[in-house]
Amino acid sequence: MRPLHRTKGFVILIFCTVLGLLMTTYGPNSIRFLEGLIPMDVCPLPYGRKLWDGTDGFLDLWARTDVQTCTYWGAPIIWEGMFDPSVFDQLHKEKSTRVALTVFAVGRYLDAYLLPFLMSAEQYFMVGLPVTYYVFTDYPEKIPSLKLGQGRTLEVIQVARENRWQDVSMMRMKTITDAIDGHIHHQCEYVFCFDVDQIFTGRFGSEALGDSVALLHSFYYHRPKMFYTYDHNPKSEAYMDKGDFYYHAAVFGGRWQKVRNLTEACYQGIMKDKENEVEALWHDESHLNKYLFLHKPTKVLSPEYCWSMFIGHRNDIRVHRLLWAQKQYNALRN
Ligand SMILES: CC(=O)N[C@H]1[C@@H](OP(=O)(O)OP(=O)(O)OC[C@H]2O[C@@H](n3ccc(=O)[nH]c3=O)[C@H](O)[C@@H]2O)O[C@H](CO)[C@H](O)[C@@H]1O
Ligand SMILES: [Mn+2]
Repeated sequence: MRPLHRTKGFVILIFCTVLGLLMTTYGPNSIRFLEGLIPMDVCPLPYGRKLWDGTDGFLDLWARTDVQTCTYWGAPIIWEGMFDPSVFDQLHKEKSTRVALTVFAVGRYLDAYLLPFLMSAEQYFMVGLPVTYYVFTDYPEKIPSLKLGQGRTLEVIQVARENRWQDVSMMRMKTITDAIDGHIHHQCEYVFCFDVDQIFTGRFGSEALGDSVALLHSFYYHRPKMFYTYDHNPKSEAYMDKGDFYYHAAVFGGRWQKVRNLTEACYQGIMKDKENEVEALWHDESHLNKYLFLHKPTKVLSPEYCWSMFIGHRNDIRVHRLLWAQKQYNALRN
């Protein structure tokens, strides 16, 4: 019998050759198409089993058999078809759940992205629940005025403008920690933290609430783990040689206590890296991935919750809830 590692090597060789040929003929789209054919792992719970947690007990993990609906540690992965929106909304209304949303619009990102982000959040984000937007900016006077729905408020908090865009992105971890300590913990049970360069296009509702919530990065959910872009520099605090998923830093959330633990730990890691004169490959996202490997999220959102149209059509993405906006790095970044 052929040894297993030789068979595996042979399969990888064939796979790489086919990829190479397709790449040279059709370009990167062919990779994304092929990647979509790689099956995800399978939820290891016995068929028909429900989750024990109160509200998540209403999820139907078996409504979707084409994708992974729970992690090996028993956290649900939320996909369209697994939940009845009205059940979750009702449960959270009964509990008087309040949600904070944090978003940063610093420098040129304000004019480019903030208004469509907020207007679309009004239409789709946690509709029916009290929501407080915390908008962090270096230019409070420029925050557009917006008529908000009932029970929804907006607070503007001034932040210093960092010189490098990498620092704007990374220092969010510190600012969010401070905002939770100063404001959010009095006002909300849950907090969700968003990049501003995106737009809501479908329900992003109470089914997404959980103790510690992470998002599967749309580019990686079918990709073999060996291609995940974790930080591979042992000198960085974000270093990891293996992980569970590749999570996207554009959306994370949970109960404020859990989010505070995450943002504080990521900030400490970032500062330690600065002392050691290293920077993680994908900045705050690398530290977030490290933290979420060590402290497993209790709920995972499918890439429906932050999709990139750049990837093209995928059968398993049945709804677009939040879409990446057009990137304009050259025009917007420092
Ligand atoms: C696909 C991709 O490339 N993803 C990486 C990239 O995300 P992104 O390219 O999505 O990062 P980004 O440019 O959106 O920056 C993150 C967020 O910081 C805020 N912001 C940033 C800069 C600025 O001048 N003003 C401002 O307000 C804003 O809310 C923005 O959405 O970079 C991030 C931060 O390093 C992470 O590493 C991501 O993995
Ligand atoms: Mn972004």
